[in-house]
Amino acid sequence: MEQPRGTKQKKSCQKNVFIILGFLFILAIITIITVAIIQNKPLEKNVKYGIVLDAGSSHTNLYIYEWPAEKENDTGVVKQVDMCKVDGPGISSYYKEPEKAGLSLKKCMDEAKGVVPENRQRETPLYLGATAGMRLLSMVNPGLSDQVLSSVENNLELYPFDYQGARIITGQEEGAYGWITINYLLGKFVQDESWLSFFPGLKGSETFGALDLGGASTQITFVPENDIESPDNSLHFRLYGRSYNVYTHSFLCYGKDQALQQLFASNIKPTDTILQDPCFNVGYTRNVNVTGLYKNHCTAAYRKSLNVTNVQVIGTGNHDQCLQNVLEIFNRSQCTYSRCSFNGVFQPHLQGDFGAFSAFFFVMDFLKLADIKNPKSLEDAKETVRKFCSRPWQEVKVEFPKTKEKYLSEYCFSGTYILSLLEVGYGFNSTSWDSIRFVGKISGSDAGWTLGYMLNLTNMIPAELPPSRPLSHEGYVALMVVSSLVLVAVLLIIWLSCCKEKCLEKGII
Ligand SMILES: O=c1[nH]cnc2c1ncn2[C@@H]1O[C@H](COP(=O)(O)OP(=O)(O)O)[C@@H](O)[C@H]1O
Ligand SMILES: [Ca+2]
Repeated sequence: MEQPRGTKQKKSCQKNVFIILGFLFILAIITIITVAIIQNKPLEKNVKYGIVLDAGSSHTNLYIYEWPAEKENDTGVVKQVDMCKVDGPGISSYYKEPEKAGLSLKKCMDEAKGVVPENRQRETPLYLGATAGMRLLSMVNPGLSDQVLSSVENNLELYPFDYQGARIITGQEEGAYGWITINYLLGKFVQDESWLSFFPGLKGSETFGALDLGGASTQITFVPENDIESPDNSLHFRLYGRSYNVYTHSFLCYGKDQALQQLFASNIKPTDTILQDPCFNVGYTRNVNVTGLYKNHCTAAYRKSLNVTNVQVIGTGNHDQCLQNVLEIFNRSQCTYSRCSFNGVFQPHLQGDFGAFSAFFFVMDFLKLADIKNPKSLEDAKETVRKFCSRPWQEVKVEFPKTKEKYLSEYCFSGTYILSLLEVGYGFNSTSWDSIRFVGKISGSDAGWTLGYMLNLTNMIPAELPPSRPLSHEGYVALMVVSSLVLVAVLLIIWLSCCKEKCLEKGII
């Protein structure tokens, strides 16, 4: 039977209403999803860079770091992307021709221009920190150390980076920034330990102490259990919502090169042109120009008038004798505190684990004593150094033809010095020895003071924990979408059930 014309019109009208409603419904969902995604899309990946030059006593290294801009205040996000070794000696060695100090940095600075994208260079901070070599030069001749720094400054300013200055950092800073670096890289600042307060007996994950051995100074830094008796050795940090009382000391003249200078200065006889030295392998000889030996601040205590200008050092490879000589440079006789390391310097009881880096690592790595998977006892380490010292120089040279002669010839001394510094100087024993990890890199970044220095100067370590977002971006979008769908579905159901009766009444359905 044919339907009346009015009924047909109503049905087509009803169909159109549903099509429009369906269309609007889909449009609403698409709009909600799109708005949620666009509105909350994380900012485009914005990488920031920072450059630090470590002007050490023996050489200069340039480090380039990068990090995602939007995660600046998170911990563990800064990564070392490049390291460039400057050719030649440390900047303090250019005191006779200071203009060459700045020029020496050119190769690495040019390399940095190639690593940091051009559009980021203007905003990339560039720092230079000089350590113990320049500290010594500034003590002996401040005018010359200023000239060296100006030469460096003039050259660094030529580059398109955001130059932030070149300065001599203090031994305290060197220790502190080394400690910050390794604990940042080890992720020691991240733990949210609020739950630990419910268990007063339990301690949170402790920070690592830092042991840094350079050529002219050495630093020890750690969080002790007891009070720090001397204010000079005490630092207070508030990092990511936690407070740290840190002990630090930098021993100027106790880096391994200056320690060796001290030995030479103390053992050379005024009229002898030969020095039989037990800290070098048998068969090794070296000529040492001794005219300037006693001008150095580190050797002043051994000053004597010499009748010779050159001394030939002849290795005798006697570890026991070498150890005896080395121990003489640690003065353990006077201490005005409850306890001391050496030279009357206060040191609290050693506490926790330690990361030992820079020359500690280079030397122990060479002697195969730095393998974390195969840790060696203090006794094993002593035996290894003793054996190395007793080997003839010719044999050593043949076995390690690629190793720089300067380093190779000094591994007997350096190994003996490191063990003495750690055991007799700082007081590590057979038990606490196991708490020392000799580390070169941590998560791809070199262990050293430079990263901590940059983190501090760029204000990248907040004192308080940044308020954490309850949801990740993805979680937030998913929640938004699901809630919107539920909302639309509920509205639709309500509308349909309300509308059904009216529509029935009006004969729309
Ligand atoms: O491959 C290596 N083997 C042994 N020693 C090394 C090696 N590379 C660097 N060194 C030593 O590490 C030390 C680095 O000291 P640096 O130049 O940082 O002095 P500083 O920190 O006292 O100013 C120097 O004694 C240098 O000879
Ligand atoms: Ca150093």
